[in-house]
Amino acid sequence: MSKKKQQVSEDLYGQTAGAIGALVVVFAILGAIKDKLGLSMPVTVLLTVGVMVLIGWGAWKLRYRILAALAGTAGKPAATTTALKQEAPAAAGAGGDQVAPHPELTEALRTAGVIGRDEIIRADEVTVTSLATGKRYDFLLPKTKTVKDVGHKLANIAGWFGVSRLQLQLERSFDNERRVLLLRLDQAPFSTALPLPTRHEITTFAGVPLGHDVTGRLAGVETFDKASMLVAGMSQTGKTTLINGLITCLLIGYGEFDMYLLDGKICGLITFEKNCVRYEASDKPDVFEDIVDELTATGMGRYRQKQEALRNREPSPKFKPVIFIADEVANFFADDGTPKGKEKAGRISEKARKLVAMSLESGISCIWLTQRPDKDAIPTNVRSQFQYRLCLYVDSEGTAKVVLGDTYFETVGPINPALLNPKIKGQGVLFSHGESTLIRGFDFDNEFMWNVVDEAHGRQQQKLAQAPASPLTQAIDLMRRQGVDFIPTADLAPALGITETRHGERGKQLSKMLGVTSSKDEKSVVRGYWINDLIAAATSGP
Ligand SMILES: Nc1ncnc2c1ncn2[C@@H]1O[C@H](COP(=O)(O)OP(=O)(O)OP(=O)(O)O)[C@@H](O)[C@H]1O
Repeated sequence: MSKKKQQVSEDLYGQTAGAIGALVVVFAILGAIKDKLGLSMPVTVLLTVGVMVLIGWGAWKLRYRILAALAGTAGKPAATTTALKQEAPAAAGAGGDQVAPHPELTEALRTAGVIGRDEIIRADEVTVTSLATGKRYDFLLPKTKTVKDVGHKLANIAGWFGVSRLQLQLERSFDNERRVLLLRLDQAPFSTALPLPTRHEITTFAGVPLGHDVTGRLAGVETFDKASMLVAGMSQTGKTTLINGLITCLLIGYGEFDMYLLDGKICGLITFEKNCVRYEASDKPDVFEDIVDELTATGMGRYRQKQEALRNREPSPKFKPVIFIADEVANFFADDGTPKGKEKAGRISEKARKLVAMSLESGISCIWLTQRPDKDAIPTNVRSQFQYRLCLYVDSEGTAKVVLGDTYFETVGPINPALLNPKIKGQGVLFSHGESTLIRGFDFDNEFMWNVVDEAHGRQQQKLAQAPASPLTQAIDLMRRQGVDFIPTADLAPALGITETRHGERGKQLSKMLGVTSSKDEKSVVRGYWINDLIAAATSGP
């Protein structure tokens, strides 16, 4: 017998026994009523049955109400329990105790649609710091949300606070996706001038400072080792000034490096000519191509040295950083519309791509500027190689994407450079390692920069004076005596005792002796050596 059938028959026995018992009791009660009231037996039976039916109906009604009430609770249990459960984390602490919402942030994020109406920002998970320029909020979102949800609604949050989007800055924390660091400025960014950094502040900055952030702190990049940077913005937005500031900071605090400057605007970077291994003021693609060729040859040489060290199981060689700064690079990728011009532009763009890609391992970094950040001005395959992007004011979101990347506006806390106030020169969005920072470049006065330039030059001369005698120092002395900046291989080789007369072989022997790759002269006709290349080589190393 199944368990269910067994249960039914047991119920039947129980109910039959109960009914017999009840009948006996009923007849006993009827007898008592009949004796008490002196009524006839049929009337007593009818009266008793009527009373019993009424009592039964009352009991049934009571039972029905109780069940209905219970059923009412049971009919909506899911919703009620869920509501309680949803509220529980927001309203109750870990130990079940009630926690207060942070009124300002809860309301702001609810209105902006970041968190739900039934969610809160817990007051005990908020730290608000007052700054000279505004307030910094450090808080945790409810478990259902991440910092990305805040990033997508920054304009709405700014609206709730009654400030512009640029007055809000979002930083992400890498330890918790729910942690939000939100900066709210009292005024539009950089509406008051900030004091220029001191030498001490520049040298103690952890990296290379590029400008101030909106709170007045120095901001920049960690290093240019294994990284290149693209700087873009419409004309007269402050790119050249910012780069002058950057070079000044590099000369103060970056240690030794070889600088190549291609001044596409002819006089934008001239201040630093003295500190360069090679300085060119030209907007000609040929000059750009020549520098790219020279640096690619250096890079290839460095790759070979690395390869050799690995092959011999020796430590990887340390290279002196090379920084190639070129202003207005769009000129160098332009073609004149002819098939030949197009072919040349394609060749230059491929060489440029290769050089920037090479910076990862060869210690050669490129910092390139353009005032024409449109799609075709700098080929995509070149643009995509830059790890750091800095976009000053541009006139559309589309242009900003060309500079910062197609997916830039999907990153955490993007800042639209088209919203920057173009009247406040030198401000731009620095995008590095997935993070955006609004900065304003330094506008150092000439006197300060000239001092820095002279000091750096003096240090290099001192180092050269102390360099042990070598074919390099001999070559430099010779060139100085002759008063030339460039010496052809054919003249230098015999002066250093090379008797070989075959061109190729003589060039190889000389290059090996000097440890420097030869270059072409100004007219790109004769191979030989530039004095600055030789000085850079003689003063490199510890
Ligand atoms: N941080 C700054 N603070 C104050 N003024 C600045 C700042 N940066 C740039 N300027 C001023 O803005 C003007 C334009 O600067 P700059 O020449 O650097 O712009 P640019 O973007 O390189 O221009 P273009 O592309 O047209 O050559 C200059 O008068 C410069 O003094």
